[in-house]
Amino acid sequence: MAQSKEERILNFVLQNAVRGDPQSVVDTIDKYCSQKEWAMNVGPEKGLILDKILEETKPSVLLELGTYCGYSAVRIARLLKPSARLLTVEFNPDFAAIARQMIEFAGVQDKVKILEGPSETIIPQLKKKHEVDTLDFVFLDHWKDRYLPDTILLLDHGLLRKGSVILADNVIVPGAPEFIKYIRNNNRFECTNYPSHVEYMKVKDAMEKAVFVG
Ligand SMILES: CNc1ncnc2c1ncn2[C@@H]1O[C@H](/C=C/CNC(=O)c2cc(-c3ccc(F)cc3)cc(O)c2O)[C@@H](O)[C@H]1O
Ligand SMILES: [Mg+2]
Repeated sequence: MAQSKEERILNFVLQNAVRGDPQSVVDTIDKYCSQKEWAMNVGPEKGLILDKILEETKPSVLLELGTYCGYSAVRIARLLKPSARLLTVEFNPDFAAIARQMIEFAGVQDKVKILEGPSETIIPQLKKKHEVDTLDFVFLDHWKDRYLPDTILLLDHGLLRKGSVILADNVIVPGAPEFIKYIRNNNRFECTNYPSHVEYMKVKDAMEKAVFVG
């Protein structure tokens, strides 16, 4: 069976990165995806914005929607304090399997738990099944038309508290217009836009940070 692009990315990491070194895994994925095959990782430029916001927020309980190959899960986990936990949601079993191996190779498996399934099913289970009280940080990077419905789900299930940070990738390309319209017009969120570029390309993109005011 021919290899998928995601399998090729994972194999390149297994053969070229340093086991147990998350920075080398991040750098190796970026090297492959900028030189050989483009892939929808948040990438190095938007990744630095993500890093900075994580360092400002110092979150303990984090949720990511859209694990894909695990690039941002490894990138996030490498900055977390030992007691912090990242739950990352992925409904494609092939991608989840790739991400699991990526996360284990990077040595961050103690901080990251992959929840396999659709976000719309998993979000309502977070409190009872995954022992979440409220979320300190949410990274939205899954289907762009699901950013808004899933944000509303987070609100409806009492998963946000005063100061919870939602960071959304791709608010220009591919774009999440309904999410942006809602979040910028909702006085319970304080929004900041971070202009950048699509990963590994010169095309303009941006991330949006929305802090819940409670
Ligand atoms: C809806 N509920 C869901 N629950 C769980 N996992 C879900 C999911 N939706 C999608 N997913 C998963 O998230 C991932 C989807 C990500 C979608 N991302 C994009 O489309 C994307 C696309 C681009 C992009 C940019 C420029 C361009 F020309 C073409 C594409 C750049 C990005 O940074 C992107 O994030 C997959 O792994 C998918 O299986
Ligand atoms: Mg993205």
